[in-house]
Amino acid sequence: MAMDPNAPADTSLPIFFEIAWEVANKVGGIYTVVRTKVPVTVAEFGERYCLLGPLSHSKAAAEVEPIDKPASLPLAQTLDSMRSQGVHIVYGRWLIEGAPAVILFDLASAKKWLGEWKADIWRVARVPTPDDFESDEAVVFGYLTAWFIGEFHARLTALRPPPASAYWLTPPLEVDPKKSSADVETEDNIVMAHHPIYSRFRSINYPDGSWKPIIFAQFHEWQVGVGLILLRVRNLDVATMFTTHATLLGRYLCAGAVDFYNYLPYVDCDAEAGKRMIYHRYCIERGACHSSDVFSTVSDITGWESEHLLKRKPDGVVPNGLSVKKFTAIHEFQNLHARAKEKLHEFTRSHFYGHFDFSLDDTLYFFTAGRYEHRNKGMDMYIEGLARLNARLKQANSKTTVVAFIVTAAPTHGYASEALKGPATMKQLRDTVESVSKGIGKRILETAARRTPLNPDDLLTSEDLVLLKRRIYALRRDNLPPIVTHNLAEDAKDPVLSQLRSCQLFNNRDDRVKVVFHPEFVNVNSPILPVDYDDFVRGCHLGIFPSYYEPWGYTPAECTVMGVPSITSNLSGFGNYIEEVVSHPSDYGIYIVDRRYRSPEDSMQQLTDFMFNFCNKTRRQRINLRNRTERLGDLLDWKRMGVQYQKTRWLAARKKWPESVLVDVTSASASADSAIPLTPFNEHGDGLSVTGDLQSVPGSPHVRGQAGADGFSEIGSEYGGATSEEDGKPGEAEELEQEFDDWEEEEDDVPVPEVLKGKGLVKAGHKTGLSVDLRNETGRPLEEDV
Ligand SMILES: O=c1ccn([C@@H]2O[C@H](COP(=O)(O)OP(=O)(O)O[C@H]3O[C@H](CO)[C@@H](O)[C@H](O)[C@H]3O)[C@@H](O)[C@H]2O)c(=O)[nH]1
Repeated sequence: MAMDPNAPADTSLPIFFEIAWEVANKVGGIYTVVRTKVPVTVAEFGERYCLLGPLSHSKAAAEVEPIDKPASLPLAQTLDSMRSQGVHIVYGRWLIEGAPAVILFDLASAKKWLGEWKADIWRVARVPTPDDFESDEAVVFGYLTAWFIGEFHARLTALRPPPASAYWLTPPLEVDPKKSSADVETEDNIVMAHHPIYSRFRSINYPDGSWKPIIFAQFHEWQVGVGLILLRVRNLDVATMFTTHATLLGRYLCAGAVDFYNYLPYVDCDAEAGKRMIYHRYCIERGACHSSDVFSTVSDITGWESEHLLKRKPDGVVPNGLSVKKFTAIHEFQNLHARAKEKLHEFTRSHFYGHFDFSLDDTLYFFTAGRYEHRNKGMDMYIEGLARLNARLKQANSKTTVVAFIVTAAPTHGYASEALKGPATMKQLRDTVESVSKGIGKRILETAARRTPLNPDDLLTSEDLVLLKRRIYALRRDNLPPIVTHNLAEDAKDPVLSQLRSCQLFNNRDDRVKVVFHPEFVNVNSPILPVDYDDFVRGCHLGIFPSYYEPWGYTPAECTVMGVPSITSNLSGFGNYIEEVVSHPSDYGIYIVDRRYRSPEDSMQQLTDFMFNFCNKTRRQRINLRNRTERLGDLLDWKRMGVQYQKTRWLAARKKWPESVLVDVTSASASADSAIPLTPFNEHGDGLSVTGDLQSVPGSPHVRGQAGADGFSEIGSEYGGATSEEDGKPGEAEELEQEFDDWEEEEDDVPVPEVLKGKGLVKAGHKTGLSVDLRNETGRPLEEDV
């Protein structure tokens, strides 16, 4: 891109607005999608990219650097115009990798129009909006979004011809003017393996001097759907994409005791939404889905669900990627694991004080984490599995101790005082030991300097001994180490706590599985568990996510890129993806519980076997496994996955402005790097179909019943009550050698998966045919075809 602001703009270049509730506003997985996708999107669009979201004052203050004046005139005029009407807007740079522009609307400042807008959305789209805080916010945000995009579009097209700077939604960073932004990105090594074909369009100009900009608007999830509906009813010339990351009804039906996958084809959507008091939200979701030029979901399984619940077959699947960090030093991630694990050891010493009679060398850390959906996220299965594992480890007289975390976000009244005592007691002990050690050091130095023989008995003074004894007495406790770290707002009704109680997972001395329920996302400022989420995951040995409802499931994917083995289920988009592309996922540390074709009891047994077998692995085997897990990280890199988002844009342009699409890619081929073996977008702009074999995705005849929390609890009490001989003695310490001394020497007999070699790309027998064949059959770069 030319960096001269007054040069005429290249109007064949597209502008891209991405709209999501979680822009600079972390709530759950969509934040991870938009945030981690930024580098590849910036690599593609440069300054022509901007994200829109609602303003969260506290979060934006930490994540966004405000910019006074936009470089783009139409953008500046639009913001001024909206501000002049009293709308408070933060425009700035999101301080993450890629540093894109964000526009955050303060919804409170526009609430004055709520009544008017609610009436309007009923009039133009028949969307009812009863009193509901969430949908009210969605309406306000939607109207602001449509206002902004509409006005920007009008002001931009009024410029004839537009200068280059009109396209600069993000003010260009200071760069060498002789270099193009593409060069700079190359230098920074953030260019994705996308093929430029999906970013290339033809300018649309008319003889009278008027022209059309190519503007894309990508909307994520129902909360931002009103804006999309409005763009459609106002007939705005913007190509729109709607991506659902979970359907409203899907979440609600699964969270209740509905046999979702067998029931799905027969759901009476309006009635079910009405019963759950979400009919109005459902209307927004369905309206946005049908108003978009291109509709996509994050996995085949959610595509199948959308077809039944939203009544539109997605045009394709946009699986979630991650920003994969490559370490220059081989096995660096293993060092990070060792360091992060030390922080978890620190927690264990203090949390289990008074009962800390197990060896940290023989301690394994398991965890589950995510949105608090007990059944959907498979927390019910996890807890039941822990109870069974506990019984099996006791029976086997195992010296392994498992510390199992449950990390989620539930309403609380702060930290539990019992949980705060641990760190305080350990701090006192540490301070005392440090001061006694200093004294001992001083005495050794003095004695040695005098050249008198050292008598070990003289090193500890009687005062030291008294002080130490006091600290050791303080470590006594009459109660058990707490199973929950916070005071839950609804302690008696809390589903996780109730299940832990019914499974009798109480952190008894003889329990080989200890549990820690942390009902707040982990953060480095916590007085109890001061680690950030990445470090927490890295420090653990196994992530466990046997979800019942999971459109994608970032948590096991994040484990994979960090080289941490995990358990997922074949009812999750991620689990299906891995099953589809990797021949033996368990060889690579991804264990997939079969919740589709097995009975709940069989799935439960399978999960317990996975955990028990993992506990029986030697340290060496675990190191090997982590190496193999980390190798799969490339499969999840946005540099591969981002291609699917490019396809959505290309397809949307083809539908919206067929005259702008520069090339026909049907017969084209592209670099092997860009191929990803997932459900593709149909290359025809019409009659779009998901070409994946959706019939085989959770087919109703195959899903045998459902795994209800109640069933698990019953079985839990049977196992939870079992006792066996105490095995609390610290196991024989393994060699004290540092783990990272080992791993370079390890020989690994498991090959690099074909899919990562850039050759086979898809597992043998892979059923999803790519209708847009991105594989490089001829070896000829696509540009030559163009
Ligand atoms: O202490 C914690 C615990 C979790 N997380 C993050 O929370 C996110 C949770 O992700 P996920 O479980 O995938 O999110 P949901 O909010 O349930 O998101 C929906 O949207 C996601 C994105 O498409 C899909 O992966 C999910 O299946 C779908 O349910 C992950 O990125 C975690 O890193 C933290 O940052 N800190």
